[in-house]
Amino acid sequence: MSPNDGTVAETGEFALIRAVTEGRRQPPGTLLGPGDDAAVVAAPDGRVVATTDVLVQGVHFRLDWSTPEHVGRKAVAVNLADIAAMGATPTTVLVGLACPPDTPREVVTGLADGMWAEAERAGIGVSGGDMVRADQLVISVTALGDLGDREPVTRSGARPGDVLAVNGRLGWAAAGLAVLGRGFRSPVGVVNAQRCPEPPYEAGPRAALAGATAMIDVSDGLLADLGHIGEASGVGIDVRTADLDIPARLTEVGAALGADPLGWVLTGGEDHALVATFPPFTELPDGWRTIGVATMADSGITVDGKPFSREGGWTHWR
Ligand SMILES: Nc1ncnc2c1ncn2[C@@H]1O[C@H](COP(=O)(O)OP(=O)(O)OP(=O)(O)O)[C@@H](O)[C@H]1O
Ligand SMILES: Cc1ncc(C[n+]2csc(CCOP(=O)(O)O)c2C)c(N)n1
Ligand SMILES: [Mg+2]
Ligand SMILES: [Mg+2]
Ligand SMILES: [Mg+2]
Repeated sequence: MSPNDGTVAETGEFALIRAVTEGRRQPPGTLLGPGDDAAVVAAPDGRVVATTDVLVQGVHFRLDWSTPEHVGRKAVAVNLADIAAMGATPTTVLVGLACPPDTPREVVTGLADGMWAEAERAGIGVSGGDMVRADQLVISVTALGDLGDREPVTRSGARPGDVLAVNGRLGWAAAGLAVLGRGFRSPVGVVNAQRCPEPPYEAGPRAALAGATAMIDVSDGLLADLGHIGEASGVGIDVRTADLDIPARLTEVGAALGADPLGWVLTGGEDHALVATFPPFTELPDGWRTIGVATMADSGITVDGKPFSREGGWTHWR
């Protein structure tokens, strides 16, 4: 089969990204990327961190599950989490919006209200965008950020023996997805976590200052996203379940739905927690919890020393 044969579903999301990125020259002025949570590009008077994520109605959100304000907040939050995962602080966002002609105008103004609310939580605003007609609602946000005098924390700097730590929630959005998917609207804690994440933006730059060797935000699932650090860094990573305290709320929701809350914590996406590796004996900054260790490359991503037998997280076109 030539590289262009088959469909995107047959290729898979990450092989498809490789197919469009590998073997090309690094663009002029690009200092880092593609391949990480965000690119770093040169500006005449410094560096800019830049990232884009797209949200599609029916794939990333449903307007019978979430208000337009929730969706607007989520669209900005998922991008600001990528800025934080580089150790950067956000400077602004730009918004591409595609919608069908019969979209109520309140949907669009509600999206904008949500985007502004989330941007303002991070001390920034929306400085531009674009609007076009489409068959379904599609939201593309580009976020820019600043590193100050810090170096970016990439996916590739983890070393065997580094401590693995997390800051933010794991499994909440996945529990909320399970609840909404079965037609329920409560408990509101997990449902709201699915409607809109609350990434710990400030934890990214703090981790960078504390010497984090690699970092990523958990968009697809903890194990899947650790796979990107493992691959980029050439290390294995072992997650210790004894260190993952499962919140009582997730245990309750799991019991009610007949689902395993540990599965949500290990493979659930969309909470946009930050996970990072730190050199051994680092004093972790506030809010960071140790959950595992980086190991030798050939051990891969393991849970309590054993390979995980299921999918580690979400991939598109599965
Ligand atoms: N169409 C594309 N062209 C060039 N680079 C791309 C393309 N799509 C993705 N990438 C790059 O591939 C890398 C991985 O992208 P991916 O979207 O998985 O990361 P992410 O945004 O951190 O995760 P998520 O989208 O799950 O939140 C990023 O550096 C991204 O810029
Ligand atoms: C209606 C609806 N169905 C399913 C999901 C679950 N979901 C969609 S995208 C994604 C991973 C992150 O996306 P990306 O990789 O594009 O950042 C997950 C877990 C949802 N949020 N809404
Ligand atoms: Mg990311
Ligand atoms: Mg992305
Ligand atoms: Mg993804």
